[in-house]
Amino acid sequence: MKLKQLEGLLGGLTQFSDPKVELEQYATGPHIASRMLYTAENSFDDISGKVVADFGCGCGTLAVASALLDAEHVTGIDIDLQSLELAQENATDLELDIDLIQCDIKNLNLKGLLVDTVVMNPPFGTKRKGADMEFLSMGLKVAAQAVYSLHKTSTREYIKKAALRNCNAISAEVLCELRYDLPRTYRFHKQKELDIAVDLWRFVPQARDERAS
Ligand SMILES: C[S@@+](CC[C@H](N)C(=O)[O-])C[C@H]1O[C@@H](n2cnc3c(N)ncnc32)[C@H](O)[C@@H]1O
Repeated sequence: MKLKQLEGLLGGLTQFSDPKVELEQYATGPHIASRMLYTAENSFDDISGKVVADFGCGCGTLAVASALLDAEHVTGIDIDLQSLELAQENATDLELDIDLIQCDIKNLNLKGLLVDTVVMNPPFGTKRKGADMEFLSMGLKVAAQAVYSLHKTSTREYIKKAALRNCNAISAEVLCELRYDLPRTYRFHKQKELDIAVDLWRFVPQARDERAS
């Protein structure tokens, strides 16, 4: 599938109608989501034929994009039931089959969870400090092959050190810097749109048999 076609299909998805500020529910826009998944597939072969999990799937944008790029199996995980219902609607509208699990990411049961690639746009940790690292650390425990994640560019050095030192990543690479157009979803955003610089990261986890149990 061509990049523009992927972006067009993601542009038709329904987004959060009543986002929950405490869960940092900002939809991943079609521009960023399409580039993220297209790069994972075309530069690294990490999507087609792979088992993919979308952490904090929200409306399901990254999960849907993975299914459109022929992932073998896709699971979306979110703590919020309404988001999962929305993700299900979006997948059904495109006749895609994805599994959805309601779970707090920090309580994810690792036993029997065999995933090649984790994709995510985690909470940036603005509302609950450390939420971004909780997602990243769990992603690196679950994925066999790679973790793709978006983090604020302002946190680049911190993310790199934490991924390599505390989360056992064997590599942490910024693939590109993107602009995240955050619509004025919440009342505390005074500007009409907030344009935030975010990094698209690719992390490589330790081999499964070398991880501490
Ligand atoms: C920035 S949004 C991701 C948006 C999503 N990629 C999309 O396009 O709709 C972060 C998501 O993480 C979810 N979330 C926040 N805290 C969570 C937690 N502890 N466990 C699981 N999901 C969580 C939120 O409900 C929200 O859907």
